[in-house]
Amino acid sequence: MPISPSSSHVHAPNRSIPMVLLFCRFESTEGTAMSSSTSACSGEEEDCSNECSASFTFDTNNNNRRDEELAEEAHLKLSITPTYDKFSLEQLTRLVTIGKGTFGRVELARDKINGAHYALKVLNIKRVVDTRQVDHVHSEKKVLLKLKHPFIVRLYACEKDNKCLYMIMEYVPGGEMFSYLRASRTFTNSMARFYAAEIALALEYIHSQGIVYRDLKPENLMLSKDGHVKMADFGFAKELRDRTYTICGTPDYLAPESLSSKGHNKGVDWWALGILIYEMMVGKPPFRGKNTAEIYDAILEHKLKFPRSFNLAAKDLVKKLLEVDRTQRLGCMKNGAQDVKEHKWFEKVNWEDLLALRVEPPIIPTLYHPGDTGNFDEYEEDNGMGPVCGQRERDLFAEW
Ligand SMILES: Nc1ncnc2c1ncn2[C@@H]1O[C@H](COP(=O)(O)OP(=O)(O)OP(=O)(O)O)[C@@H](O)[C@H]1O
Repeated sequence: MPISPSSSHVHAPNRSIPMVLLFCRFESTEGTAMSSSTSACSGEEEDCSNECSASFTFDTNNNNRRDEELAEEAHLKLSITPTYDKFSLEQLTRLVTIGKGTFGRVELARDKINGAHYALKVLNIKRVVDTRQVDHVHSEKKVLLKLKHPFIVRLYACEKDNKCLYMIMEYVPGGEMFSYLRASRTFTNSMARFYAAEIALALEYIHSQGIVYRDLKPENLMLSKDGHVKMADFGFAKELRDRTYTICGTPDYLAPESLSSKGHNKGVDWWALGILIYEMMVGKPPFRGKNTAEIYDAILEHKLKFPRSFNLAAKDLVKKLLEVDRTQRLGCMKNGAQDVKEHKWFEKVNWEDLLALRVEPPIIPTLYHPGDTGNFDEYEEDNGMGPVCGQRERDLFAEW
């Protein structure tokens, strides 16, 4: 019986396995069956003659239809397009908390007039200022308002009152990919390839907009109602001018140049994709340690070990993404993302179909109605919305 994932949210830097893995939408990938709510095959490996329904069709003809048009069309297919030019908090009924971050919470909200659901991110101004997140919050807003892509969560509008900042976002009802990954321990080769491919398209787009994401990890990847990837949490994203020097992200996913103060740019996202592919296929990131310092050491020592069962093409790609020299790292060279997309592991991916949402995802989240929150943990409600802030703090968000 498919049970919804209970996603224990894990915050950087202490990534750990969620304590409650109550559900099993699909069982272990090692030769066991998937539930009816998924369409992935069982125990699939590269040479599996019965490729699962989430596999890709091979396409040598690069159709010249513009990616941006496709992305916009696909985006409209996935999202509830708001019917208003301007949102106001009054038109929303706040229903239930579906997520907690370090600085605030995310609630499910419903439009009082048309019944559409939204995710409302609520950030207490005083807490944001006290934790020195003012720049990150401004940056998240700026970046998300700019990005429109089927695999990136959409921000519709921002509001504020005396205590809080509000971000009215598209509601992504499938929950975090992290929960699905921890529940099944590993993803099959074709599942990992599907998610990696959608993320590669999102990264290509983000970079084309002059932005670096800097926080790629399973906790920040959500699944849409149809099971497509939605990248969320752009708190660390940054518009690039040249190199940027602040250290952001979760230790396991940090690139060596982030640790050695050499500056870092979009190469850190391709590095993180390498870590993510490894984690999806092995169930753990490649560079491990008991604490942050040990993880940093492991990254700098760069001892990369693969289990024997690791698909060979995937291994080759991961090695090329986890190239220490970022001038040689796949994705960072002259051809940019194209080099990643042309890698052998992605040979069967039809990129145009993928972007147009014509490839069936391997996991279809169980949802009984549009405002179903069954794929999220339950949280205690906090109607007080945190401490009051002073005028000085409010002024920092005068433009919000
Ligand atoms: N658009 C959304 N739709 C559904 N759930 C969401 C959405 N955005 C965020 N969430 C849920 O709320 C949680 C917290 O959101 P988010 O990560 O954006 O907050 P944060 O304060 O930036 O967190 P962090 O401390 O990880 O940086 C997410 O992990 C996710 O489970």
